[in-house]
Amino acid sequence: CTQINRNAALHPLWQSELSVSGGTRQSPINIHWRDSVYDPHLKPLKIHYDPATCLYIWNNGYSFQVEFDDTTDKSVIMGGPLENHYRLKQFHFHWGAINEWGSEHMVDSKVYPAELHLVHWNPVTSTSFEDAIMENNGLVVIGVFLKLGAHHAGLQKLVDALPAVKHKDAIVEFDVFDPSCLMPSCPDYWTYDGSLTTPPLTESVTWIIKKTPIEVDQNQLEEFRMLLFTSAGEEEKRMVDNFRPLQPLMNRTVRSSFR
Ligand SMILES: NS(=O)(=O)c1nc2c(F)c(F)c(F)c(F)c2s1
Ligand SMILES: [Zn+2]
Repeated sequence: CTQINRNAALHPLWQSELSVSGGTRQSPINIHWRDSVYDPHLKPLKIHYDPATCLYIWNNGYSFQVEFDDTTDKSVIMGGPLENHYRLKQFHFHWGAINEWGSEHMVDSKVYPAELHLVHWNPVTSTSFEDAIMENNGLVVIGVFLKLGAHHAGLQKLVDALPAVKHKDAIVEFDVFDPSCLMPSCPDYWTYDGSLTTPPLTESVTWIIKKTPIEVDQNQLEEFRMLLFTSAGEEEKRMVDNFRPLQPLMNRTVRSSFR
């Protein structure tokens, strides 16, 4: 069969695929399960999100993003590989034009149709999210794989709001949403030091990748694919394939929280 080139229609953002000059810890990566090292010192990840901190959804031109009030420690994560707590700033997704690809990370070269990123920043070492982007380990991003399966009732509230943010820069109020409902119940994760996967691609991210995917149904994935990269009035370009290609592991070890 013809090898479908999943990078053919990469969004301009990644087409230039500038690798941060001298980048040694870029993301995403392909996680080789048997090369990951079980670390018994890794604690369970603790997640406390306050649904009232949810602010709005917007289309930023390469994904749709749900923003949170990060002026207090109301929605935080701690434990796991982390030395202190981190505040939830936003979450967004990456997905493909078809179910055969879409995630940024892979596990033993298995790719999922989509991947959720929950972005947090370190209020102890940084005074703002913008600062934290430039700080070594200023950010923690939790990655959750989405696989095709049962309807996800929690996700549906988000999906129902997507038509209101079809175009780039569209924004709609979105209050009272608890992103914990998008977490798999299995506590297992991998963790490694990496980078943002969109420019500025800074190497400031402690990645926590959940081992178990959540299930969403075909209609929900197709709603993601109805979004547009383009602004109202421009020639329409469907928002699909908004993932960065795999990056070299270089001198890094992926640790696992499970045997
Ligand atoms: N895909 S990602 O690595 O989670 C990720 N990239 C970015 C990024 F490029 C930004 F400019 C930004 F403000 C973010 F909050 C994130 S979060
Ligand atoms: Zn992302």
